[in-house]
Amino acid sequence: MKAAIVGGGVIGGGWAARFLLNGWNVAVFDPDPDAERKINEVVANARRSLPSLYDRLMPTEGTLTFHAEMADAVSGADWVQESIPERLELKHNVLCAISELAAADAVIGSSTSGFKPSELNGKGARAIVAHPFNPVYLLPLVELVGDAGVTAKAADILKKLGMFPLILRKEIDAHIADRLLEAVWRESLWLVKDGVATTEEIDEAIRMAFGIRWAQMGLFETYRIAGGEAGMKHFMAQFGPALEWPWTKLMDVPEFDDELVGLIAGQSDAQSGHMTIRELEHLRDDNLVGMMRALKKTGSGAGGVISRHEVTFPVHKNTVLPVTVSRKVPQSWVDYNGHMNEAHYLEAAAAASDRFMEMIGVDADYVESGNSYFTVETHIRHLDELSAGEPLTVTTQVLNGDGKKLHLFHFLKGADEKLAATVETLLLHVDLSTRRSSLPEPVVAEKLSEFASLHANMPSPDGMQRYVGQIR
Ligand SMILES: NC(=O)C1=CN([C@@H]2O[C@H](COP(=O)(O)OP(=O)(O)OC[C@H]3O[C@@H](n4cnc5c(N)ncnc54)[C@H](O)[C@@H]3O)[C@@H](O)[C@H]2O)C=CC1
Ligand SMILES: C[N+](C)(C)CC(=O)CC(=O)[O-]
Repeated sequence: MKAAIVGGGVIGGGWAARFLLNGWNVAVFDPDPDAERKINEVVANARRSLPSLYDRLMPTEGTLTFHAEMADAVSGADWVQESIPERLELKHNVLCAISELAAADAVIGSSTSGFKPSELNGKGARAIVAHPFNPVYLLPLVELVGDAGVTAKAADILKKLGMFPLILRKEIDAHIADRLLEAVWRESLWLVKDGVATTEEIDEAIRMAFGIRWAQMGLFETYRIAGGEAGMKHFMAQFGPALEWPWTKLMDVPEFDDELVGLIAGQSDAQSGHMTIRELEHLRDDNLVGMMRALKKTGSGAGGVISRHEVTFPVHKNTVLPVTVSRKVPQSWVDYNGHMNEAHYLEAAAAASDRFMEMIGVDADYVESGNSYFTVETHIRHLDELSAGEPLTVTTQVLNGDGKKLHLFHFLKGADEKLAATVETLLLHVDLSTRRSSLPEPVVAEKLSEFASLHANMPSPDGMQRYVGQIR
């Protein structure tokens, strides 16, 4: 699949990275001579963060090319994304040109933050709004507005890129999310202008409270809980009247004069000027990955999108030893020594045991039926370092699958087949109602014995049954 990116600034670069890391070929057109450098920086950011959301290896990256002519970039593209500056006349010219150059069945998306499709297409273009959020390579939301057939097609494609398409019921200036953001932005400008709060105090008010809350439940579900056991009706009765009081100046826009711009920019420098934009981006991305991975555990919000996306990744071809983990080492696994921390060797091995259990039929239904395996002993040999972003593959050999026993040997390998660790582990089958060991159900025992007999002819792995401190 091919995507064409027309306009490769902050947002176009983010789109390029999102497509590229999901296996699409990406062709960029941007007349700025510095565009290639800027996009490569955004792609580098994406490479250090996006794969960390997943416990499986993402598809192989596509190729990234830069073109001096828009026609070359757009030719043969399945999706053309316009991300040029937010000026209607400029958008008209560029979207009309794209509409002439693009294949008839290509999706033409505009990243516009505020214009409606009827405005964008006023001069004969055929674009839909596909409004993303910064950083596009990490945040899933894309607001889709326009022709029902094209937005439905676009939504299917976006889901395959790990994004969350939200199709608007009707067009409106600034779609949904930017209307909400603008309300907060406008009120914040007033608070600074009137000397009520600094930029830093406003940011604290957001990130210490409702910013965290909104990421997992949004506005309405959060307020439902705030109504206590009586729920939303009680909440509305208690806080509805406050809307009549002059709490906010919502419709009143402060004049954007030099004084206000200087005040805000000065306070922002004082707040964050000690860090470069790249450092701030890295901090933002690491925090977003951490929060999104937490949401993944409960399937809430953006976390559910990641899990649904991950199951579509190509499965590693199994050789005699099944591949039980295939992923990249995330930034968050690296410690003060600049390599993967010892705890995560166990985490990777535990994930491998879980995957192997699934392979022999110990899946969610089996556990629900009251059976599982418990780990009773583990021995790890740390043999080599692993660094952030390095591919990590685990293969698993069955040493013994008789009766209640599941005796496994995991090989953890980094780039170029480097053996980074071996993990020998013994699990026992357990009846979850008695919490005591028990024999597995016949269907599991049978699948396990297939692996065990296949692996029985293999040599015992080097390091098997080693004890701590043994002379090599
Ligand atoms: N920055 C943000 O937070 C967000 C911006 N957007 C929207 O994305 C669009 C782009 O915004 P940014 O990336 O922030 O702007 P930007 O200023 O970072 O990038 C715009 C790029 O377009 C290029 N460009 C200008 N004229 C062009 C032309 N005729 N053909 C091809 N490229 C051209 C420029 O060289 C520049 O690299 C806007 O419509 C904006 O509303 C959407 C979501 C968030
Ligand atoms: C400020 N903005 C209107 C360009 C913001 C957006 O459109 C979305 C975002 O990423 O905040």
